[in-house]
Amino acid sequence: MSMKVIEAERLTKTFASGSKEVQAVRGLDVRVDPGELVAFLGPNGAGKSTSLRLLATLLEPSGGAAHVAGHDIRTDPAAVRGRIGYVGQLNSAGHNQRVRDEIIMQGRFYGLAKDAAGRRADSLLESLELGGVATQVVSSLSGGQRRRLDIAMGLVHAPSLLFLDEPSTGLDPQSRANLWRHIHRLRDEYDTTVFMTTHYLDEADAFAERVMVMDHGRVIADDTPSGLKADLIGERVVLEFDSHAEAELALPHLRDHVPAGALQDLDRRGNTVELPVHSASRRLPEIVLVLAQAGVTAHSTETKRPTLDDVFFALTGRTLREAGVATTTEPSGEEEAA
Ligand SMILES: Nc1ncnc2c1ncn2[C@@H]1O[C@H](COP(=O)(O)OP(=O)(O)OP(=O)(O)O)[C@@H](O)[C@H]1O
Repeated sequence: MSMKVIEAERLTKTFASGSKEVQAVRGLDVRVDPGELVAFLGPNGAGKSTSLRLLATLLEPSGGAAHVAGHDIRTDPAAVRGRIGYVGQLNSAGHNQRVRDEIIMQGRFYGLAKDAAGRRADSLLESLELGGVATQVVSSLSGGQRRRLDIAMGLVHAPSLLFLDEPSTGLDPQSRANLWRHIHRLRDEYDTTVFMTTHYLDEADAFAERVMVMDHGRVIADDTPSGLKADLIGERVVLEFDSHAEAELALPHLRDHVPAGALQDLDRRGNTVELPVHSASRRLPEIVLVLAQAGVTAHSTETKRPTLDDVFFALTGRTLREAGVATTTEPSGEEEAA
């Protein structure tokens, strides 16, 4: 077994909030291999940022243990910090500095010699396609460029692990896709492990290789997006009939076409029957044929692939949209200095 970049066991964090206690993280178990690209997905207040800050040693855990980048977050936080990059929700660069100077200054802060800091800045500017704005002042950058600069700042000391807290919040869909492209590229180029939070379903679905879904301080699922969807929902064939009676007539003929155990899942709403089946589009013609042979006709057929929203619903009984996800574009939560 290879060495893990992150290995956390039953990590907890409880905040005192007035007379109440908020259990922000309730027993986090995570293992991440070198080079993995992991997205933490969940609604506002799920505990994503707090988890990230615990792992980045910006907050002290209330319980549990973790090794990050080979060091104990409790006993050796300074060693952890030297080996990780952390980009929070708020921009950290100074507004009146020039972009390249800002990265170099950050490099100097991490103890790089002037030449080395300059070389590192140039390499990051190129990787993140910021070369064209290297001499501009930070305040003149677009939102997407600004996020990329933040990421450059987080990578200046060549950390083996980069934490990004909602890097794409507030960006338009195209800039978000572009940012992800850069994140993938950085991982491939520098072999950096990337652990990030997001509350955008669609982007976690499209770009993350591993998604950990968090809700109420707990990880409730952990897999690839397609693995989550296949395990929890699977594909569906949807058949629509002219009447409820017709749908009832079809049911006995359909039972052989759903996986064993899914029988009770045969989902019927009014005139519509939904069948959980593997490879839905491949199975559809056969299902239509069976019905035709039995003299029942579906007037429309459709295959449905699940979304991560379906996954969240299957896990929690709430849609992520109901939980306040995916539609918000403004940064959420106040960043406190920890
Ligand atoms: N410093 C703090 N003091 C008290 N409560 C806090 C503090 N930081 C976070 N919390 C609470 O802990 C819970 C988890 O917050 P956290 O910021 O980790 O969630 P999140 O999943 O990152 O949400 P968001 O998407 O809004 O950033 C929330 O109920 C929040 O109000």
